[in-house]
Amino acid sequence: MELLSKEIEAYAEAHSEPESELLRFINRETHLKVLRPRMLSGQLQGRILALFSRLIRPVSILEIGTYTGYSALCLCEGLQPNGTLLTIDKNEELRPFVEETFLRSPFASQIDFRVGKALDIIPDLPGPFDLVFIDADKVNYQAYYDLILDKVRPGGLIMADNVLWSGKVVQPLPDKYDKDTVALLAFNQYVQQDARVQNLLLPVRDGIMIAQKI
Ligand SMILES: C[S@@+](CC[C@H](N)C(=O)[O-])C[C@H]1O[C@@H](n2cnc3c(N)ncnc32)[C@H](O)[C@@H]1O
Repeated sequence: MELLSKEIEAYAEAHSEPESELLRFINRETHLKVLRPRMLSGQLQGRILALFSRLIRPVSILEIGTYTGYSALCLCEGLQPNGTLLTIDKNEELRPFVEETFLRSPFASQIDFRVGKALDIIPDLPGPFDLVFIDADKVNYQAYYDLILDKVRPGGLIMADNVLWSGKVVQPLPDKYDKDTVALLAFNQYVQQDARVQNLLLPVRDGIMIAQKI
């Protein structure tokens, strides 16, 4: 299911802040050289992440799911001068590209890039976090949320990507067991019923769940 027509998306992109040269480079290189380039946030979502970050002015950001570093650099745009972004990805093969592009960015000294499984790394992170972006394996979204909520400061945000899953969350489940859709349905329901947060499901791109800790 297409959530936004190509024409509207192009119009919205044409009337939003353009990508920086480095973000355009990451976008292009990812599409040319990396598997599954659709995973990259892209211009519109990148601008949303940057805008939220600039509004919050975070000291500490956690990202789960670095991929080629696009969303990480967008999130960095709002960091305080003494702030840091810690970003985690399990894909060792992406490390050289990601490290090189982070070095080319103005935020190189503020980024802590860890390669490994998020469930192994998060329990040892002290927090507190002002902003968390969940964008890794869908089956673990709820586990990530539960692990980090106590480490998010009151008023801090958790943003989770792909919660509409190309519209599959409103379609009949296929006969074949679809663990990602099932996990996202459960996650959305879980956040919706969680009295510890105030939440908004933003139907932009593939859907972003935004939960603000009370
Ligand atoms: C959708 S991509 C992230 C896209 C990126 N945030 C962006 O917008 O440009 C998901 C990433 O999560 C990573 N990932 C999947 N499962 C993971 C896990 N258990 N721990 C850490 N990273 C994981 C994948 O290797 C992949 O690079």
